[in-house]
Amino acid sequence: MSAYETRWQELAEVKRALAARDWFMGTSGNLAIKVSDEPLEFLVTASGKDKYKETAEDFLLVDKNGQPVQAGALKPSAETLLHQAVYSETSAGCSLHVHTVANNVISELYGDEGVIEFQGQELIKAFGLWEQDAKLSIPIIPNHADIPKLADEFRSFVNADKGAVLIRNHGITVWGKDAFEAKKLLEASEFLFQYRLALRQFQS
Ligand SMILES: CSCCC(=O)C(=O)COP(=O)(O)O
Ligand SMILES: [Zn+2]
Repeated sequence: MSAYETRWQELAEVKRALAARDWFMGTSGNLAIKVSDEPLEFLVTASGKDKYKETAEDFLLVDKNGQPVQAGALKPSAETLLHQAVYSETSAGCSLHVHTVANNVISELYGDEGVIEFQGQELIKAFGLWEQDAKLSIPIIPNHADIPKLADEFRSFVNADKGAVLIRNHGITVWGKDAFEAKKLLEASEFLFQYRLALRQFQS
């Protein structure tokens, strides 16, 4: 199997798992996976599709600028530039973006602070934070309708081979070395968001 086919199947598998979690409401969300480094090419979800459905047109190959490698009817995700930022700034192999109620509410509650932090929670180990007093900080950036502007702001937080950034009242983008790691970080983030929201309800 070619790298293209292997990566396609990996991304399709992640998409299926996230769909089972109901994380693609209203056609939201987009996913990407790197296929080659030289030249830089990655598969990204086609824009505006119902991501709960599985079709042969779910993904298309784009280049280092996020432009389709082959002319065709499919349009790359409107947010391809965020995935492009991940692959141009890091060695990550997969990046995932979803909108959930939990990540949107958290982004609004902590948006003025520009960050949400987690400490003393087992699941921060998913981010490689194993020390007793380790703290996970997830930046929160403003949402911009102008995608190049959003991608520029996002890019300034993309400085490691794995990570997560919340976009206020929009969603989360995570990235990791491969599909397995990116999905793990996404699930861990959503667990932590749901936990914080549940805890705040008891505290108020
Ligand atoms: C209807 S969701 C608005 C666009 C968005 O934020 C998103 O994640 C999906 O856009 P895409 O072009 O990737 O389908
Ligand atoms: Zn989005």
